[in-house]
Amino acid sequence: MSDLSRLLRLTRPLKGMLWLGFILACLASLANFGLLFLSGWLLAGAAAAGLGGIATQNLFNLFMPAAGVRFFATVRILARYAERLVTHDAALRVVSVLRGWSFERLIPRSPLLETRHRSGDILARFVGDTDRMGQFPLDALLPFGVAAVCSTISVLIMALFSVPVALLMALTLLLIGAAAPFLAGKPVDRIMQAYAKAADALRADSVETVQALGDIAFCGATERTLKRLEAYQTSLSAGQYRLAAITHAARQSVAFIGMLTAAGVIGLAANALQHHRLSAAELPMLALGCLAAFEQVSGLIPARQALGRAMLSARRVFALCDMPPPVPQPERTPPLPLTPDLTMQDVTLAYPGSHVPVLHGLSLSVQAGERVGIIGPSGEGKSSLGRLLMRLAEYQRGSVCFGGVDLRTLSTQTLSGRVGVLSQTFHLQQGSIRHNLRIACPDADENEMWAALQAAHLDTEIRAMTKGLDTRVGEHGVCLSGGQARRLAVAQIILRRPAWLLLDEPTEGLTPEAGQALIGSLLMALPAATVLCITHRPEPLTFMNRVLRLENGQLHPREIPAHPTP
Ligand SMILES: Nc1ncnc2c1ncn2[C@@H]1O[C@H](COP(=O)(O)OP(=O)(O)OP(=O)(O)O)[C@@H](O)[C@H]1O
Repeated sequence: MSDLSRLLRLTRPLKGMLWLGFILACLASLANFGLLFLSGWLLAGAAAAGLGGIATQNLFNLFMPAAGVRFFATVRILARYAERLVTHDAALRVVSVLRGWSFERLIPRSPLLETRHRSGDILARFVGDTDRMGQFPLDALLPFGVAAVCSTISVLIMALFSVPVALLMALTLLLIGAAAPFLAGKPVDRIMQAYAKAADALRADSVETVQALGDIAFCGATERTLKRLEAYQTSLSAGQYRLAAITHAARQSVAFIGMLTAAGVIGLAANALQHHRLSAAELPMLALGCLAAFEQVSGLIPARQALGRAMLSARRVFALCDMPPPVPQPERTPPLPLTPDLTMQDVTLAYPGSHVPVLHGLSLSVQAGERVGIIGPSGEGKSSLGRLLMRLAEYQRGSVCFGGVDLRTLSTQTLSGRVGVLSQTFHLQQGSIRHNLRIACPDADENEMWAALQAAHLDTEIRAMTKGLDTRVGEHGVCLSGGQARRLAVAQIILRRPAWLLLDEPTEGLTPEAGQALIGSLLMALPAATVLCITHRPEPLTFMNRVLRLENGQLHPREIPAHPTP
């Protein structure tokens, strides 16, 4: 299926609104034609009355065109206003459909996005490209449809008065409507591709520069970085200049052809007037009608460019969304028990492109309510085990059952409903503490939020902040201390009350005391949770019922000193 038909299919849910917008746009355009057409009649009548006085007044019917001009002027305003309301609303809805659609596809592909694409590039595709794709029915399709329908009707109306005039107009409208946009479109497509590439690089570099501003300054690389960004900007400006030059030249050529045609129409109409095939009022009608008909096709060059931009964006977004996911995600998943257990038998996991398996014949059984710790040297595959369980890495051999259900029949989304994950790379979003808690639990009320914060031992510190729950935290919690940010992540989990906890180096970066307190508060708040804790630090292990050691891709029991569990 071509990108265009795929994009059209995605806009199908908004078909009704888009058709309504199209009908209103046609109505506004035809009203504009009627307005100018009758204005010619009115002007001719008024001029004749002014020149000839009372005697000539009766030759022209001034009432009809005056009423018609008012009518069409009113229809034009109302139709244009309604069309803008409907089409802009439709465009926003199309953008949101496209973002939802692409977001759903990007989630299972997230491990690939992280390794193959720069975050600024993904951001550009997800925001800018989906925006351009959403605007495509309004900016690209609508002008072509309106031009085809309205200019045909306009030419037919002109033919009622003069066939030669209508033929001349049909010819030039075809030339301008069909040929010009495509002639002007091709070079623009090429420039646009190069422009998009440079814009991607600039965006990705800018995002990375802002994220690593401090490090760049410490390395003394500020000037080099600025020079690189400036070079991108220069190449973008050159592209913009070329685009503007081509667009301007094409639009002026169309306007010039339009004026020549209007002159031709006046010539033909004057000839018909001399031979009494037209009345004096009809000549300006045809001339102004010709100009109105050209207005209907004047938007085709920008529309063709919008089409090129939308197709380029669609190609880029579809390329991301069509990457085969590292782990296939089933659309329908069987129901899971409320407190699932886990059985892994003889499991082997190797990453794509690697012949050496990370996990090799690994077996593990975790009963509901158990707390199991997993330790092992760095790079041994502990985090890979967590990724495997969340369906972010695929195993090639063996069987894994979660709650008695084959793990391969479960999606990451279904699993995240049962499993709360706390890792060293936890994510907090730009926004308030309230916003971050609502991401975890959209229905949580204020009392529940404070209870979760209290359980995470964070409530006193947040109450001491002047804005309380509305205190803004940056991405990754940059406005909080490391420990506070981690405790906010714990409060998010507590709000969700998952049956399982997957902890991947949960105390990394904290002091032993802070780490111990963090795990203690989490397990105190969720005492019945089944826990799988991956760590190389001793503090979390004191809360585990048993500890296993991951070595050579397999798990081995390990003795731990007995400690009281909360
Ligand atoms: N997405 C990936 N693609 C290919 N190889 C990977 C990927 N993720 C991890 N690996 C490789 O798998 C091996 C195990 O990595 P993993 O992150 O599971 O180790 P770990 O035991 O958690 O290490 P650490 O304790 O240092 O976090 C490493 O050799 C790593 O290079």
